[in-house]
Amino acid sequence: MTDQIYMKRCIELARKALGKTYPNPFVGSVIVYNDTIIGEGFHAKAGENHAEINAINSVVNKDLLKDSTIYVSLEPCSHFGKTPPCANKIVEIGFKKVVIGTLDSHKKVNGRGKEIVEEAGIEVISGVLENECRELNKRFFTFHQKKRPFIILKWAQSNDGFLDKDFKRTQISNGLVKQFVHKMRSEEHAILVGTQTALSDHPSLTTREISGRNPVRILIDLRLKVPRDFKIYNDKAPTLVFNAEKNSIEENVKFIKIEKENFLQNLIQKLYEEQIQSVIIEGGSFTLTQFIKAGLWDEAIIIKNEDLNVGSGTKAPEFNFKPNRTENFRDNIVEFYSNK
Ligand SMILES: NC(=O)C1=CN([C@@H]2O[C@H](COP(=O)(O)OP(=O)(O)OC[C@H]3O[C@@H](n4cnc5c(N)ncnc54)[C@H](OP(=O)(O)O)[C@@H]3O)[C@@H](O)[C@H]2O)C=CC1
Ligand SMILES: Nc1c(N[C@@H]2O[C@H](COP(=O)(O)O)[C@@H](O)[C@H]2O)[nH]c(=O)[nH]c1=O
Ligand SMILES: [Zn+2]
Repeated sequence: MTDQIYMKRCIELARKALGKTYPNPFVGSVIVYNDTIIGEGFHAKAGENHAEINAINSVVNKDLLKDSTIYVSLEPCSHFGKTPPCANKIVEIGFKKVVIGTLDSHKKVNGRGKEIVEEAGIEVISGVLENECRELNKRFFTFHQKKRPFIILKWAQSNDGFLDKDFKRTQISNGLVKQFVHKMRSEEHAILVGTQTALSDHPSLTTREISGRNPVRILIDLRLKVPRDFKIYNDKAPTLVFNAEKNSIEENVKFIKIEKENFLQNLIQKLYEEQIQSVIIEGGSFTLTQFIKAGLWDEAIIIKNEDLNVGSGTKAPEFNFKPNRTENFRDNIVEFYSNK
């Protein structure tokens, strides 16, 4: 029971870096001596210290470490990445016990971190709040196990089932939902739109309603129809453009050539190569429908404005699933789906 309380704190700490560590996972760690937390840390950014190291560094009296338990939401790493292995550091210090939330399915770790610690004679408990720890890193696990990003479909529709009025940019959802959507943008690695959305909406796809990082923008534009002075190309974030004409890097924009045949499979493969851990599919209807038909999605978020009837425009995608839960954002209803 107490193990669970400390693991909960690890998860809370890890969540402070939501969206900021890609392509690395979110990890939190606490160090407990005599039923008291004496150190805490989380992984804040790829290339910087891992959670365990930050927790160790935060302890004032280092003499207590060898008689302490270290809790970590993800198995300590066993490989030399941008930083040395945390499992070795744990052994070097000689902690009394190590409590792990979930093992790391990254092919370079995969149980090896736990083994290193056990072989040194340190007691290890793993699988504490395992489901919660796996949910925390659903993007990371999907990326490594399925070799593709975690895919979130998202759109807003009117009461009569349209994405816009008369095929022009239309604000369907309310201001509160807009904040929620921008928070999502700040937490996910990337956001993708089709050619027609880029042309008719002139979107920026940035985070502006809250403070947070901008996602990587992804545009499907096979024949490069979207003018270079459109906001999707501005310097606020990197942009990847999947097209049939060229491979090139032009400042913050990377053009990636893609075959039209088996388009979706090629796209997914290239997103994996670009190490994109998660992507919000923003629309439009044509693009969303491709993903729905292929069953290529992990979560979906549909925003409904029941007070708005537009009469004509782009029809919302057909989507015959049951939401896990719904939430009211003032006069809008937000439905949350999971493809499990
Ligand atoms: N309410 C909401 O939440 C949202 C509303 N919208 C609205 O939706 C409208 C646009 O939707 P829609 O017309 O469906 O267009 P899309 O934005 O989905 O763009 C469709 C075009 O993208 C290219 N494309 C996308 N996927 C593929 C693929 N798998 N293979 C080849 N080409 C692909 C094609 O361009 P081409 O044929 O030129 O090669 C295709 O015609 C806009 O008016 C916008 O306002 C958009 C997003 C969200
Ligand atoms: N109209 C509509 C959405 N539209 C989506 O947001 C994009 C605009 O992003 P930006 O230019 O950054 O504000 C637009 O191109 C489309 O993908 N989203 C919603 O949550 N609710 C809405 O009512
Ligand atoms: Zn590590």
